[in-house]
Amino acid sequence: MSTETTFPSTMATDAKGIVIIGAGLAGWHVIDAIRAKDKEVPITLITTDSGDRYHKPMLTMAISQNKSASDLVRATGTDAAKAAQVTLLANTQVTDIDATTQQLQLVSALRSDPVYTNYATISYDKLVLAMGAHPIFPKSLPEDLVWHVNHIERFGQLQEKLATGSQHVAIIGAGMVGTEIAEDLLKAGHEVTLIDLNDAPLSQMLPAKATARIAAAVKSQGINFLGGYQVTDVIRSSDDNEGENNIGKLQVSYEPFASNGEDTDAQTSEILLVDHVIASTGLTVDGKLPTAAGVEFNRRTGIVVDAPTLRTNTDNIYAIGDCMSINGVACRYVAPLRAQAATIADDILGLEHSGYDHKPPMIRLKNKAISVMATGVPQAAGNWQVTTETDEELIMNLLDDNDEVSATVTIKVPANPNA
Ligand SMILES: Cc1cc2nc3c(=O)[nH]c(=O)nc-3n(C[C@H](O)[C@H](O)[C@H](O)COP(=O)(O)OP(=O)(O)OC[C@H]3O[C@@H](n4cnc5c(N)ncnc54)[C@H](O)[C@@H]3O)c2cc1C
Repeated sequence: MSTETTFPSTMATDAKGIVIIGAGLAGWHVIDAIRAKDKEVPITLITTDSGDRYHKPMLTMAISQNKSASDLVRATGTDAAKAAQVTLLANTQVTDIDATTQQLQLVSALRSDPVYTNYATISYDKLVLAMGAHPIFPKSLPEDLVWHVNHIERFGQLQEKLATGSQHVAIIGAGMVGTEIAEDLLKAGHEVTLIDLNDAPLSQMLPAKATARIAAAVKSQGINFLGGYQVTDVIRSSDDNEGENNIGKLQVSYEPFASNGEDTDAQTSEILLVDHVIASTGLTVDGKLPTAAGVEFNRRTGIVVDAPTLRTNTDNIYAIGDCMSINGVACRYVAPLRAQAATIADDILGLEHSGYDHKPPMIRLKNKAISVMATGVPQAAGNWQVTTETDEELIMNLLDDNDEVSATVTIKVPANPNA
């Protein structure tokens, strides 16, 4: 067993055994599950990052707790690999999968690496795709000016900038991550503007009656929520018309969003000057690797797997975590990972198992200003019925065509929102 922390300098490695692409929660869960049953089988973990183990949901809670990226690391990639007896190829990117020869092509993920342009190959007996999903940056949000909070390294750079004192941050997209990070930054003493196309946060998931309560709670906390607006442009302000103090700030242009797709009146466009912009505008899965391997892939939801085995349609290739979709739905939550990983481990090791039984996890917003909990598969549109409605609590059920409950949302105003 060897633990390498950089791209392999030899042109070919012939590790074989089980190869896992991706060292997020999904990849590490698979390693834990395999090692719980088999201490010997060779495992190679390939990842574009350092492989450090951390709990990603903490990224929307850490800034107010004054935690840096390194505080969040539970074990470095090297230490975790040693403990699990895994060969770690960190800072290494898989660029191609040949499913016929069962070989992967690798390059260094570090541009400064002298072997950056070299390729290496590695063979696998069983391959697990745990490559996650990456943030979507609409054209109006240039990647070089805009942050995301989908990875600890990028989060660490943002956290360092924000640690220098109170700043104004615009967050684009009020889904779960955007709404959570907004509260976290507010609690850390920053001025926060949260902008969304819809009138209220979480509008793609919950009915208007429920989201109106979330919008009210967010605003009453002091977050400047701009609902019903689209950001059309973000540029670095260099023009001293903006005033000397504002040079270097980011200029966010936004205008009312016409959900019917009609052009909005340019006169109504407004500008916000902020120190940072965070994009929280959704995730997408890169189809290049699965497509190269002949793995069935859905551009909207990710890699398609067979529900009880988590096998893809290509021999000896499995998928787990944010990159995979099950029963036609992407499932980008932590809770199901342990059971998914256990099934993959048993299937790979040839052990008897009853198969993965997918149950949508409970969804819980981590905000303190309002408690939002959903079960089932909530979606904005549909036949939502109120079962409880008081000032403190709202409970609604989503009924399917047979009047069966397919989702429930419970919203409560906590007694002490600042606890
Ligand atoms: C801010 C935030 C808060 C969240 N909060 C919650 C929560 O409260 N509850 C909850 O259930 N879920 C939450 N989630 C979702 C949850 O964290 C994710 O579902 C989970 O972490 C996904 O893990 P993953 O391993 O599938 O993907 P990732 O963590 O994205 O890992 C993918 C890995 O693949 C590697 N990789 C990608 N492509 C390649 C390649 N070509 N070659 C080599 N390596 C590659 C990457 O370097 C990375 O190591 C949150 C997510 C975010 C972003």
